[in-house]
Amino acid sequence: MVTMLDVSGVGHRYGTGAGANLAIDELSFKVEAGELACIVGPSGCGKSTLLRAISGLLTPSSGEVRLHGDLVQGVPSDLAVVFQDYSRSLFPWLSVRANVEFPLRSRGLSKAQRHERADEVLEWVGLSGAARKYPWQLSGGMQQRVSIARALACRPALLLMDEPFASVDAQTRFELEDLLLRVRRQFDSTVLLVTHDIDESIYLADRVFVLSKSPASIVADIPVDLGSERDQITTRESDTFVHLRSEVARLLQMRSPETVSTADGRTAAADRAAADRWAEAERAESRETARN
Ligand SMILES: Nc1ncnc2c1ncn2[C@@H]1O[C@H](COP(=O)(O)OP(=O)(O)OP(=O)(O)O)[C@@H](O)[C@H]1O
Repeated sequence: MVTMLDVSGVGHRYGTGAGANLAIDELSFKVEAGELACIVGPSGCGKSTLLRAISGLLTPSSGEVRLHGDLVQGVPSDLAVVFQDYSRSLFPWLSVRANVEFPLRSRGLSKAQRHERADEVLEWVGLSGAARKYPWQLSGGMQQRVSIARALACRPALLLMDEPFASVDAQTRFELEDLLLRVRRQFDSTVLLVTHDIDESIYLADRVFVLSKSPASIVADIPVDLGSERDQITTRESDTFVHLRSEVARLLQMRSPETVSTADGRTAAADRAAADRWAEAERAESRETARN
């Protein structure tokens, strides 16, 4: 197997001195070529910080990121990102075709080659008939298909996806998940996708990385043994899927007792200590009662 993405000891601290905020801590993981890996983690745990470090938009305070062995220093030309907010990532004044062809201009492809690439990916995402339309004439799900087509047109070494299906309705979400599974096979893509949705992570992934709460670290690297042919109904009903869903949910709920705050500001550890003291007092009282 060939390692496509190697994240090694990556940590990032925003600010300095007393006000510094450690967002991610010593994160290490690898994504092999052709793999689809998902990252799930609690809200605010540092997922965006990690994606910014991987895409070269941010230099991490420690550690390094390598893409096909090359140190990431600045945004790699063979990396593509699909964001949640499709309405802000597509150019409204360009047609669907022009949006898809846009990043190919800086990659030195001729007009004919750009046209051919756009035709191919638009067909794969089921939008051949919409090439002349503008993004604002399309539904949200169709706009996100354009974003995926644009990313794939560049034949990226790594496709990063940041909550790509979070802004569409449930039915469209299922359709886009299946579309992603089809196109990643067609293009043999390496994909790293961040999601809040446990079921989505298992349905899509070959591996799921579970992150701890902030500062994010990897708490589990879970292989997903569901085969390559997946179906929204039978796969989600399978014993393997149900078992993996429970496992990921349990890992996400795990908390460090010293740091988790309760609603009234105390910590879980303080609660547990109070409960222990109360239980000990109960036992002492019952011993005393038994003695008398
Ligand atoms: N530019 C910044 N300056 C200072 N602190 C930041 C900055 N960006 C993020 N943080 C802090 O880093 C931590 C992680 O934030 P980040 O946005 O990476 O998390 P996230 O998991 O992507 O969040 P969400 O689930 O809400 O999208 C948070 O405590 C956040 O306040």
